[in-house]
Amino acid sequence: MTTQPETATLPRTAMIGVGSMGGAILAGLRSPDVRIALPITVTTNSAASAAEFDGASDVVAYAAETDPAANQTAVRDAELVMLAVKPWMIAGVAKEIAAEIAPGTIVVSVAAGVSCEQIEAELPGAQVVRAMPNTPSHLGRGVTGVAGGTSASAEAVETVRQLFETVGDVIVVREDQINDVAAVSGSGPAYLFLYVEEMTAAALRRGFTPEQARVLVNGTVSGSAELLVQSGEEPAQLRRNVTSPKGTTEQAVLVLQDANWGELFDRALAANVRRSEELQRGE
Ligand SMILES: NC(=O)C1=CN([C@@H]2O[C@H](COP(=O)(O)OP(=O)(O)OC[C@H]3O[C@@H](n4cnc5c(N)ncnc54)[C@H](O)[C@@H]3O)[C@@H](O)[C@H]2O)C=CC1
Ligand SMILES: O=C(O)[C@@H]1CCC=N1
Repeated sequence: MTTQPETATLPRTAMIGVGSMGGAILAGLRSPDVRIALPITVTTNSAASAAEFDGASDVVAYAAETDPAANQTAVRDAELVMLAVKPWMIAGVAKEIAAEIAPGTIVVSVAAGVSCEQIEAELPGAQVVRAMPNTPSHLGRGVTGVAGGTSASAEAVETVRQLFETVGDVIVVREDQINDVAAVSGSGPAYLFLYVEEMTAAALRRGFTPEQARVLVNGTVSGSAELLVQSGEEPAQLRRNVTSPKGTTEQAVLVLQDANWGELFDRALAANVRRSEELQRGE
């Protein structure tokens, strides 16, 4: 997690939707290291998830299913509003809150496949920014791409960058790169977890118990990721360090490379981007 510069205090923030992604970001914003104007106001759909914040001194939660004005109430007087509902709900939520959004309010959407222009059409006067985070944000180890729409000032983009720095690393990109950020890092944790699932299944097939397979596979993935971070070495070098000439790894790597991972990853990322484009067309 990156700590903010001494002077920066994040503005009064409202979050519409605190599920997998919004919840991860909220966890970062609630860290004691983060200076943010309080309270953070949030909405969830269900009263039960809003009730999880009962008694919190830093968060006030409203439930959309029991309070039809929940989203309007949450964004009232907020200087920054984060939209973290499903992509197909963004336009409806934007419409719903439009009357409460003062000119200049920063509205940041984390939704895949919803353009700044589409949100700006519902919220004239807002400064619209897109962000594409990922779920390791929950641990302060996220990666986020941030892109401002034409309505957003450089200061607004910088504020959003600082906000996402509370939950990990941030790169500022052009909006036309956001779908690619989603394909690489937004969805990226899922690809890695798929690897873990498949490797665990293969270990079970080789006779290990589920507990043994969990220790072997989870430990290998987390230890290797930490080695990548802490050693500062290139992944190819780290791979070579394991791959003794004429040894065992070499044989497995040859089999894996035979599956043409370059082409496979190109196809996977292209499918991801294609889905963002479909979402943008409302499909
Ligand atoms: N899950 C992920 O890894 C990532 C998700 N995103 C984006 O984040 C957005 C949210 O996705 P998830 O968090 O995965 O979904 P989710 O289903 O876990 O969370 C959605 C949240 O919206 C709330 N909600 C539903 N209807 C509402 C309403 N009418 N008013 C207020 N809140 C309402 C739900 O209670 C829940 O808190 C999506 O647009 C997705 O594209 C972006 C990057 C990564
Ligand atoms: O699967 C999705 O649509 C979202 C966007 C990036 C990660 N999860």
